[in-house]
Amino acid sequence: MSIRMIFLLLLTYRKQNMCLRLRSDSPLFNKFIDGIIADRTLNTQHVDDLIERMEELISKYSDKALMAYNKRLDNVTSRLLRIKVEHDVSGVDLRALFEFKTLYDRLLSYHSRQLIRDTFYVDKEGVILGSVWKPLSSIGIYVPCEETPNISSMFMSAIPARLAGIKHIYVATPYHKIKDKRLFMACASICGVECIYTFGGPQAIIALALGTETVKKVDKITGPGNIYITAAKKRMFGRVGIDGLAGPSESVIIADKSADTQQVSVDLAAQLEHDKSALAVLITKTPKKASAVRSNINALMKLVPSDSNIKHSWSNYGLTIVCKSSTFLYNTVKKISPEHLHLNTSNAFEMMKWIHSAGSIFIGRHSPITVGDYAAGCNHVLTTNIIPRFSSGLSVLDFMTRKSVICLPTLRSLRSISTPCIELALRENMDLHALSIGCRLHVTNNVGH
Ligand SMILES: NC(=O)c1ccc[n+]([C@@H]2O[C@H](COP(=O)([O-])OP(=O)(O)OC[C@H]3O[C@@H](n4cnc5c(N)ncnc54)[C@H](O)[C@@H]3O)[C@@H](O)[C@H]2O)c1
Ligand SMILES: [Zn+2]
Repeated sequence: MSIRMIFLLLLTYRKQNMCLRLRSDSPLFNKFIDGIIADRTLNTQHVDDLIERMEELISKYSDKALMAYNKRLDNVTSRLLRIKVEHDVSGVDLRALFEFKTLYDRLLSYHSRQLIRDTFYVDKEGVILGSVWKPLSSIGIYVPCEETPNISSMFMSAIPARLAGIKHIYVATPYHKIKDKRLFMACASICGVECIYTFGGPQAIIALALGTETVKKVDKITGPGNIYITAAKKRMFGRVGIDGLAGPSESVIIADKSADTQQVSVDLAAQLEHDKSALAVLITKTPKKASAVRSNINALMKLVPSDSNIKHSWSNYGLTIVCKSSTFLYNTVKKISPEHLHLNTSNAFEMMKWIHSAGSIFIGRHSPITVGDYAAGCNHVLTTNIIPRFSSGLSVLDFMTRKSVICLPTLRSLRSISTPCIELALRENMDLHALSIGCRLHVTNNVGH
């Protein structure tokens, strides 16, 4: 069956507002999984075209183009594009602020363990080699706005950035959507943010990458977002650093007989709240578990508004898979390589040994993915779309660069490695490279032998 036929079949399920169900022994199993992955990753030509045009206009018309896009995409007419962050907690909901402070402390504790010391060593030829780590000078944090901006995402980028030693931290977010602006401002101040750009969307990513009259060009952009944000980050990569492509959320839950069906159903449905293209997959060896979870979520769907994220994502990218063996189960996880993986099984730690491709792994029934979204302490900015197979989520090291340091302190140390250098240079037809070493070897008045 062709990939086109698979898409048509997927469409039929979607029209019926049903999630897809698969069995690993079905002959079409691999094609269906590939079809779903392709559907989430490839179907973006119109988005790429929009981003290309946006880049052209922002480069040409700067703030004017930004304002035009703010009006067109978000219906925002304000000319105020930047607000300086002041430390002011008057009128702030202190209970909420206290909970954000807890998030701050937990993130600080987790990420401080990622800091790496500079290293130096002297080898037996007397060559001094080292690695030194330096912070970037400025970053732009994109804070996405599901219903209202995800303040937690600001902390997820700002805390490791501050630990790395970054001096200038800017935030861009659809400010008009913020319900509690005082709380947002107080949190921005706790995070050490210098100023807030009051607009989001892909235009914010392009502005931070290129700079405009109002927006300062930054070294790197971090933070998650929807497909438009992710496409803009992808396009800007190279002109600006990008943390990774952290697009619409993905969750896989593996449940065995010991898992509580109600909890699994709620956990799976919860992760559909993020986006209309959120992916939520249940993998189990127990067919009864799969059908019970499906009917729980189908019942829930009758209660939610027809245009809600949950309703769309359940019929677009909701999936239950019954695997007949552990080998199939691990292969399926590898194929999907999800952002989040919850092992809701009695042997979760044992299973973890076999998992190589997931952004965050949640172990056991009391560790739902939601704790990772908020206050567990790990970073929730994680790559998606099979990227977890070869790349990790945000960490302190994303805000630093490593420099190699090379010092040959004496002529003797240069002599000791000169032969392979000259030999290799000559073999690569780089005569002057060979000469740059050769001309030093016979000089007798060098300082330091
Ligand atoms: N992978 C991760 O680490 C992670 C973590 C948290 C959230 N997320 C994801 O972040 C995303 C948040 O999405 P969101 O949409 O609520 O907020 P968002 O801030 O990512 O995007 C909203 C903006 O997108 C722009 N936009 C909307 N429709 C557009 C269109 N048709 N053309 C051009 N621009 C358009 C608008 O400017 C709007 O303000 C979700 O996909 C969620 O899953 C991912
Ligand atoms: Zn979530």
